[in-house]
Parts: sequence; C-alpha cells; structure tokens
Amino acid sequence: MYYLTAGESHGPQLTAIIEGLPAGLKIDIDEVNRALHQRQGGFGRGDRQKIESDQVEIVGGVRHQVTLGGPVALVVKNRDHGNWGEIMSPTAPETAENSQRKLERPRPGHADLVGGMKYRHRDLRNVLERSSARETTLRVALGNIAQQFLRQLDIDLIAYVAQVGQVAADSEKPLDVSEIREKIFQNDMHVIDQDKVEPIHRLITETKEKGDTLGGIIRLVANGLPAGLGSYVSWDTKLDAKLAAAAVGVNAMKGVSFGDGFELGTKFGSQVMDQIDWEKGTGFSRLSDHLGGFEGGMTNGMPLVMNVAMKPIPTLYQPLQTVDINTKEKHLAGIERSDTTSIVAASLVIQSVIALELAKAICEQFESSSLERLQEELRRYRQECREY
Ligand SMILES: Cc1cc2nc3c(=O)[nH]c(=O)nc-3n(C[C@H](O)[C@H](O)[C@H](O)COP(=O)(O)O)c2cc1C
Ligand SMILES: C=C(O[C@@H]1CC(C(=O)O)=C[C@@H](OP(=O)(O)O)[C@H]1O)C(=O)O
Repeated sequence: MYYLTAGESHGPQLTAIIEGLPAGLKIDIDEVNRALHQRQGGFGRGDRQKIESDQVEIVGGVRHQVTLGGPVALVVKNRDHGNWGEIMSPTAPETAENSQRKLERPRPGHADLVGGMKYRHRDLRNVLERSSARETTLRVALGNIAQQFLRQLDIDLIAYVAQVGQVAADSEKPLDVSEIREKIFQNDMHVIDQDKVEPIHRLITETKEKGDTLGGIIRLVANGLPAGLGSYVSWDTKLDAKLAAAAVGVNAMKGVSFGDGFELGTKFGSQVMDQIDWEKGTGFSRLSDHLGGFEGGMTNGMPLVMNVAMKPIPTLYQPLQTVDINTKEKHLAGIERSDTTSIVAASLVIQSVIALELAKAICEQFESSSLERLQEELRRYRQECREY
C-alpha cells in the first residue's frame, strides 16, 4: 500500500492517490467528511477554518461506494483559492501583479528558510504553500478510509489530546478505545479530564492575546491488533519504527514514545516488563502494557499505546528575529494568518497516519486483494495465535 498527496495550501485543490486497498471495501463518504470537519475544529484554530468547509470527492477506484482494487483518487477543493486571484495560479505566467505577497522574512521554526536554500526559491511562499499543514486534510481523508478498513478487521484506534502547554489532561490513561471516544467527544479539546477544558481554553486565549503559540502531547491507543504485525528480523521491518516515522512525518511533531515512554528509561526492569499470562480459549496475554503493545518491533496483542509531542506553532503574531533573505538585514519574521494551537486537529492527523501504517502492515503481511479473503485469512491467523 502506498499513498501520495499533491497540492498547495492556497492552490486550487488537494489531490491524493492511495494504491493497495483491497477490493470490496465499502467506503462511507459521510464518515470521511465528518473526519474532515473534525480536523478543522478544536479551540485555538485561526481564521482559515472559517473559510474552508472541507468536502472530499472520490474520483477514481470506487464504484457504487465499493473499492475495485485499483488506486483510489480523492480531491478536496481549497475554497480560499478564490481569494488569491492569480497569485496561486498553476498556469498563469508570473507578472508584477501576481507575484505580490512574497515572503522574504523567513519564520523561525517553519520550513521557509531551509526550503528556500534547498530549492533555490527567492519567494519563500513557494516553500510555505507546500510545507503548510493544509496538506494534512488529505492524510485525514485517506486515514479515515484506512480506519473504515481496519474496523472491518475488528481493529479500532483513537488519538486524543493528553496535554496542551503545561496543562496535562489525562490523569487516567484508559486502554479501551470506546471508553476514550466517549470521554473525548464530550469537549472541544478532545481531552479525557473534562475539568481541564476550562483551564486549557484560558491558556489558549491568554497565549493568543500575547501573540504566542502552544504545542502539546497526543496519545494514541489501538485495540484489536493481532500479535505479530511487523517483524524483529531487520531494522526496516519493525512496525514500531514505521509508526514512529509516520508520526514524525506529520508537521510539527518532535517526539514519539511507546507505552510508558521516556519514563521507561528511569525504571527498573522488574517494574516495566509486561508479565506473560495464558488462559484456555484466549491464549497468551500480558498482565500490564508498560511497553505499549510492542516487543521486538512486533505487535504483541496488547493495546498499542503511542505518545507524540507537538512543538508550538512556529508563526507568531509577536514575531521573533529573522533576517531578510535579500537585504540580509535583521527584521522581525513575517506574519502569516495562523493557528494559536492546532493540537486537536493534529491528534486527528496522528490517528490518520497511524491507521494508514497499520492498514499497510496488514496488507503487506496477508493476502489482501479481496477484503473478504483477507478477513478469512486474519480470522484463521488469530485462531492459530490463540491456539499457540
Ligand atoms: C494541523 C496543523 C495545523 C498547523 N497550523 C499551523 C499554522 O497555522 N501556522 C504555522 O506556522 N504552523 C502550523 N502548523 C505547523 C507547521 O506546519 C510546521 O511546523 C511546519 O510545516 C514546519 O515543519 P516541522 O515543524 O515539522 O519542522 C500546523 C501543523 C498541524 C499539524
Ligand atoms: C489551512 C490549514 O492549516 C494551515 C496550516 C498552516 C501551516 O503553516 O502549517 C498555516 C495556516 O494557513 P493559512 O495561512 O492559510 O491560514 C493554517 O490555517 C488547515 O489545517 O486546513
């Protein structure tokens, strides 16, 4: 399975192609659109989301709502493109008029300066447009399709906001996806502790007033994964490594850990190894899940638990020092319309890219041309594991 997206933040549209989905998967497009709507939400987002109302169109690979086995192609239009005249036209030649809104004072922490050096762009808008997290719209659309696929295999996952700035909001750390879902959708910050919503809102509002920004920590839990996805045999077959790469591949993600995470490094072995148990009928299990459901780069049948750290948003309304790429004079960085925090949206993106990686791992490991055959094969494999 492989996917690719194309498109600029203020260009005409975003486009994605995913190859390798099995034939016979029914796609609920309303559910995809609900996920896109969620990605646009969360307290702390900027004004761009007032302009957009993301709706996906499926333009290939699906007939009568069911995948055919070929590449699936998706499109989401950028409404904001209409406000940019020819500035973001893929076809109009560059003129004095449509090359306005140049970005020449790179923002620290964004891709602007290094992207300009690497691609030899003198208008850093050429970097901004593709490095923008607008692109994550289609990762969420694809990821929702992957989640619909995983559900057909009795696998479910959810990501939520565990911390915003200094405010932690998951005093309990549930391992059950349905329980988490029920709690986080009671509030617009997607946190478990309802009493932390108010302090987080306050923190975001005060931060916005100061022209500053926030990041946070996202936690993801997946249930129903069979033991043995991924492999210990080579570094590049380890599934935990692939999940980590997918997570850090999301804009602004700076840290990944599994299970008890970095705390594992501070404990004794006796405190963190998940002891092995066995029961007739269900087979092997672990008595705890400190290691987050991975041993030897393979799922071990326990809930998958991942933690992902997002840095604060780089564009500041009280900008930091930069240097103009033409005059080389010190200036304050350019200000582009921006979010104060997008941690809720980011949690949806993390959920999506991890769903895609898990779907990929399953399709690599089992015969996956037809969903029905894959379901049969997975049923057999799970039975074999229970009887081991
Ligand atoms: C959902 C989402 C929304 C984002 N919104 C903004 C934003 O409004 N302004 C901004 O400067 N960065 C935003 N970012 C972060 C930048 O896209 C990111 O920091 C930048 O591409 C540089 O990449 P890096 O942080 O991975 O190094 C957002 C990230 C995500 C995941
Ligand atoms: C457009 C989205 O996020 C954007 C991500 C982003 C960035 O630099 O990453 C910068 C902002 O772009 P704009 O200047 O158009 O408002 C965000 O709004 C989105 O998530 O749909």
